[in-house]
Parts: sequence; C-alpha cells; structure tokens
Amino acid sequence: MTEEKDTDATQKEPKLVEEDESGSSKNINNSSSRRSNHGKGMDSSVFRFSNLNFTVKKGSKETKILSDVSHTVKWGHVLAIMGPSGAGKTVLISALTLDATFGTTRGTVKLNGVPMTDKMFKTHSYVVVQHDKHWPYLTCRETLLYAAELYDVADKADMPTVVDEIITKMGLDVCADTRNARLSGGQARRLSIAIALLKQPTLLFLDEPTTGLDAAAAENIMNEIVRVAKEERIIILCTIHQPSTKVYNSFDETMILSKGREAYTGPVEEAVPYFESIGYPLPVQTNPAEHFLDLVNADFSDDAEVTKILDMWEEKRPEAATTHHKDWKEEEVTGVTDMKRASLASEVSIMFRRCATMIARDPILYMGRAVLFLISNIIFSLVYLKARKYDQNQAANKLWITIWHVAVANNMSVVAVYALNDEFKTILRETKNGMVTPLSYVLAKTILVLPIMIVFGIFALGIPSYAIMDVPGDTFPIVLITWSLTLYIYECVAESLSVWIDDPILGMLQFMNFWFGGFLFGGFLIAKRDMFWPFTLFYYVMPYSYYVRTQMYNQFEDTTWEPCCVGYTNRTSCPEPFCADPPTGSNVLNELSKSYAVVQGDVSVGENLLILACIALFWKLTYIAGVFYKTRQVSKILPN
Ligand SMILES: Nc1ncnc2c1ncn2[C@@H]1O[C@H](COP(=O)(O)OP(=O)(O)OP(=O)(O)O)[C@@H](O)[C@H]1O
Repeated sequence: MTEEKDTDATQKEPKLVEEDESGSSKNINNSSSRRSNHGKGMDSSVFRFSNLNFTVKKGSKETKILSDVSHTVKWGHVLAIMGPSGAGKTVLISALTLDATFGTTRGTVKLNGVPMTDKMFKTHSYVVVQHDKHWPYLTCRETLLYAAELYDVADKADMPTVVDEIITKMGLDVCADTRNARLSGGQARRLSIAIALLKQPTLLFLDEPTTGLDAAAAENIMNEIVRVAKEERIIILCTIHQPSTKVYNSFDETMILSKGREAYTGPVEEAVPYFESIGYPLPVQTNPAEHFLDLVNADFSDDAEVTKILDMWEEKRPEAATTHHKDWKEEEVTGVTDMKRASLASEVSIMFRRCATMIARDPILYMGRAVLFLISNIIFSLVYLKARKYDQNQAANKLWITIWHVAVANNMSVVAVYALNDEFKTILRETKNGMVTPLSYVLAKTILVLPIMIVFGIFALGIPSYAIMDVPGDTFPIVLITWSLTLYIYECVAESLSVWIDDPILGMLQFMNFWFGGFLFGGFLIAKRDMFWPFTLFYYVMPYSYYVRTQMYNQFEDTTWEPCCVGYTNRTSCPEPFCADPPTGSNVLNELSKSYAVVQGDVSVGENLLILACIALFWKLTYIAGVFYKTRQVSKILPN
C-alpha cells in the first residue's frame, strides 16, 4: 500500500491503490458494498480557519486563550497540532468544532468556502474527543453495526460486510466480539476512529488520540490516521503530545502552539529549516517535535525567548501563507453537499434495538434494580408481617408498608441519575457527530422504559404485597398501575436531573432532596392542615399524597376487617382508640384518616391517577427540554 506523503498533491484524483496477494492492485477508496454518495460526497475539500481568537471572561477580566490562529488544510492531509501543556490545543479543537461554549470565538472557519455551522458540522465532520467513551455493554462489532445503520452507510444486507471491512482496516479483528468495556486504550481509540470512518466525514478532528498509549501503540495509531487520511481523502486535524520522530515525519503539516499563538505552521519538512533560519538549529540525534516543544515551553524556557520566537513567526507568517500549498488553489473547491441519513422511523427502531440490547445486558440499571426491589420489599413485608392480618390495630402499619413498598424503590432510582448522566454524555457526542437525533433518542427510550416500569412493579409487589401481605388478588391490576406510575415519576425526575445537571454526584444529591421532599410533603408525616401555608404547595406537586390515598383505597376498598369493641353497646365506652363499625375497608380508612388525614374512605382513583400522570408528564417534559437544549448548545464564531 502506498504510504508516502502526498507532498505534491494536486486537485487531480489521487490514485490510492493497494496490492493484493497476487500482486494486482485494487482501488480502496470506497468499499464496493458501501453507498458511494454517502456523507463525504466531496472528493476535494479544503478547510480554512483564519485569525481565530478565543477569549474567556472571569468577572470583568478577559483572558485571551487563542490569538490569531490561522491555517488552510486540504483533503488527504493531516495537520498535527502540537504544543506544551496549556498551549491551547484542546481549546482550538473545541473552537473549530463549535464546542467552545465557555468563551467567545472570533474569526472565520470555512469548509470549501462555506462558513461552518452546526448543521454542516453534523453533516461533514466528526470529532473524536480526548476521553471518548463507548457503550460498555455492546461489542466492538455491534457498536459499528449500529453506527453503520444509523449513518445509513449501505443497504441492510451489506452492513455486516462494510463493518467487517472497517474492523479489518482498523486492526480490530482480535477484539471484534469483545465488549467495549474490556477494550484496551488503543483498541478503544481505534474503535472511535472506525466509527468516524463509517460516517465518511470530510473533516475529522482527533483530540489527543495517543494519550495514555505506549510508544508502539501511539505510533501504530498515528500511522493508521495518516493512512486513512490519504485513503479516504479526509482532512484530519489532530492534537498530539510529543510524537516520535517517525510519527512526526509521517504528518503532512504541523502547527506548533504556545500561549495560544503560533510558533510555526506549515509543511513538516520545512519546520526544521525554519527554526534553523531563526537561530534554533536541530541538535544532532534529536527528535524534531521534542526540539520545537522545548523551544516554546514557557514553563521551562525563558518566557521572553518564547515570546521572541512567537513574534518572529508572526512576522514571517504572511510570507509563509503565500507559498503554502502554492500548487493548488483552495478557491476552486467550493460548496458542500447534504448528507443522506436514516428516516426518523428507522432511526427510532435502530435506537430501540440498541437500547434494548444494552438494557438486557446492564446488570444494574434495570435487571439489578428489579431484583433489589423484590428483595428489599420482601424484607419490609417480613418486618411488617403482623400487618398482613385485617386486624384494625394493624391498619396504620398497613399504611406504612404501602408507603415503604413504593418509597424504597423510588429511592433506588438515584442510580438512574448516575447511569443516565453517563449515557447522555455519549448521546451528546453522537448527536454532535450527526449519528443520532435527540428526538429518536427520547422516543426510543420512552417506548422502552414504560413497560419496564410495569415489570418493576411485578417484582416489587408480586411476592411482597400479594404473597406476604395478603393484599386481595383482584386489586393487582390497579395497584400495579398506581405503583408503576409513581415509580415512573421518579424515573422521569432522574432522567431530568441526569440531563440538566452535568455533575452526576450533584444530580444524585438533588434527587435525594426530591425524594425526601416527597416524603415530607406526602401528607402522612405532617398533615396538610398543619403545614406552614407556603409549603402546602409542595403537598400538591409531590406525588405521595396521591399515591398513598389511591393505593390505600385500592387495597382496602372491598375488604372486611376483624370486628372490634365486641361486647360494648356503644363505641364511646369501648377503650379501643381505633374501631370502625361495621368493619368495612371504607370505614377503616375513615377511622385511619383521623390520624393520617391523607387517607380517605372514598377516593376517585381515576382523578388521582390523572394527577400522577400529569406530574410524570411535567418531569418528562423538563427532561425532553433538557435533551433538546443540551444537544443544541454550540459555540458561535463571531467576526473579529
Ligand atoms: N473551560 C475553560 N474555562 C476557562 N479556561 C479554560 C477552559 N478550558 C481551558 N482553559 C484554559 O485554556 C488554556 C488552554 O487549555 P487547553 O486545554 O487548550 O491546553 P492544551 O494545549 O490542550 O493542554 P494539554 O496538552 O495539557 O491538554 C489553559 O490555560 C486552560 O487553563
């Protein structure tokens, strides 16, 4: 396979060939089974950023992080962005990928002469972030298959072939059927690049693709990157820390940054002569990358000397820019095409399948929780075992076991905050890269989670309430619906917090606040009439008063209790503090309401369920709003 540098690239179609075992060659630009017009759609592309400035504001103080950074990169070329720690490499990638929402970007960023927008980024670009994460319960092959389907890269029958090809191309055969959670650092990075290649982007950003890898793995992955840039005619911008001489020499161009300014930008082979021309020759047997980084590292070199080097390049740059790519004219490459993508219905169906696979394999979030509901509710039922009798002295305990059976399960939804926060970070990356839309994610997740709430209810109530606590069997459907709807409220709260609060620990703390709030304002610890009036609002918006009232009625309605005050001619002379006569479920509830005002002998179940559904809907809407808001957050590029 040809791997030599494309130093004399012209706008003519480069001939990318590899030799098969028989010695004949075949074109490897595109897989035969792959759609030829997908994604890339642009064979010759030019990416230009000019006078890029980035500032952050802290109080009234404005700090400049990038100063007038400019360059133009053509198809098939790799631009390696190097610089000491804190030089601004990651910020540059964030600004170019419209991800730098923490400051103000000014300048021009254009692909084929068209200003970069979020839509254009999603269509033509792909960014692999420094700490890229993959779905832990999918294998490498499954991850790629779903990505291929979502990017609609080929006909369904051809997808496995396309994926197999990319697996081989990225050297992932050995771990193709290994779950992502068990991939090595290098394999995970190869997988990130493989997903990116499935999209066939015009422009690929890689932030520190070699971080944490040993020298051999780093060299290997960088060789792959350079190779795919040529093969796939992609423009690649990647940040890198101290590449080896061999890796450094494989790049087409390099940008050396320090203090947010350029110290050199241009062809790799011209960097050494340039630094020599300004009085910094490369010492013998020294890695050029290391030499440049030592020169511009203000932490370890003389700051004034570093500033001098940066000033010298600023003077030289206009001249260098005129000779840069003198053999091709970027102006001739104009316009961008649209990307073909899967329809919403098929996207939802792919997301649904992917989500279902992960749910089935995740030992904690769903299956684990179902088992925990069962165990914890059985324990609570055993603690309250005496309350299984329809003895009026046990009526209050029946109330409490009804509360525990839902509240303990609701409390465990706190794990969902953490897990969903993690999940959403991956979804953010996928929406950023145009793989999925927020709508398909929300729809697939909602369709899947609703029946899971019913399954949770069967685990939580089946044995604990019906086998142990002797709740009448015919109440099961309505008791199950009431319980599942209440759990769904807490699931929606967890979803909302996982999206709105970036830090999962803070989100979990807020969830616990909500849970305790629900308890406090449920009407059984303190009656509504005794609450200091502004707080009464919480009684109405928290779910437990509706839950307890409805569930107690559901369970008590047609029950008959053991009589009390037997032998007393009138109720007032009977010493029992609690006695319903005749001992019907409704009368027992009316008696109980004297101590727990939240319960009632006559309840409109439909009305209470409707209110619970409205509370769930409210939280679901806040979650959906969060998903749409967060996935649409992009930084703007303002004019200088
Ligand atoms: N979110 C942020 N808010 C404020 N300043 C930031 C933010 N992110 C980065 N910076 C600042 O921008 C400067 C450049 O940071 P950047 O992460 O781009 O460096 P880098 O060259 O990628 O370093 P490293 O190689 O260590 O990752 C640093 O001074 C950093 O403190």
